[in-house]
Amino acid sequence: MSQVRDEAADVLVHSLDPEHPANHICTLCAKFYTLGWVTGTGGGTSIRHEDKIFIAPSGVQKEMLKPTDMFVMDFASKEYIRKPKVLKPSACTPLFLAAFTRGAGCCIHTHSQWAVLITLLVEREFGKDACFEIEEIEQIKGIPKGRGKVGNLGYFDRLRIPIIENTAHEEDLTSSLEEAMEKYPDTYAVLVRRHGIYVWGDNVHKAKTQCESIDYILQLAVEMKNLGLPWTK
Ligand SMILES: CSCCC(=O)C(=O)COP(=O)(O)O
Ligand SMILES: [Zn+2]
Repeated sequence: MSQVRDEAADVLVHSLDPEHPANHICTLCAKFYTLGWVTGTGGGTSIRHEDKIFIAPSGVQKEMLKPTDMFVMDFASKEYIRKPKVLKPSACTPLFLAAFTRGAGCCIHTHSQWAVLITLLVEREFGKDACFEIEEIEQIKGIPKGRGKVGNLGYFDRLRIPIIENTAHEEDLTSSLEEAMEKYPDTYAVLVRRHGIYVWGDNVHKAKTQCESIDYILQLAVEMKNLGLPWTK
């Protein structure tokens, strides 16, 4: 009986469409690996498609994922409707759910070294309570103004990304991530000190391009600091 249920659940991850979430997570994570975002099993990506959440397993090489590795959760009940045997769902799941609860269609978690370095630079320069702030950089125009607002930030707008403290276990970041989301309702990203960053977007395309824009800005900001150049006027 349970085997019949397992086979029925497999339909949820079998598709020839490259943009089906089970396929898309695999190709995205393989790309993100080449950027140093999800190496050594760290980081990951989750997609909400209609009433379902697609989640990769925990502790596996994210660049080697297969569609049949995916967990599928019913968003309303938060119950798993597909659970691959032996594997555990990503420890990032409650953090991804926090983004989906706020309307995101995709959430990306990276261990980018630029994100980690920025959290250390901000702490050294401005203290533990400060967020990362930067302005007058063209790529800021790749980030939306905020949830429910029309359009993206402009060249003269200031991009602010809150920073939360790391915890021993990924799932224990959830309450501080949610607090940061409440305190900065316009943000589409939260940095995690000495760990990485969570970036989300209304859909997969927006989450990916926003994450690319932010990583570009974080790398640039580290290089600016090395050259003694200020992030804000
Ligand atoms: C070396 S990775 C440590 C765990 C972590 O920070 C992470 O993002 C991976 O989570 P997952 O459970 O998806 O493997
Ligand atoms: Zn992580």
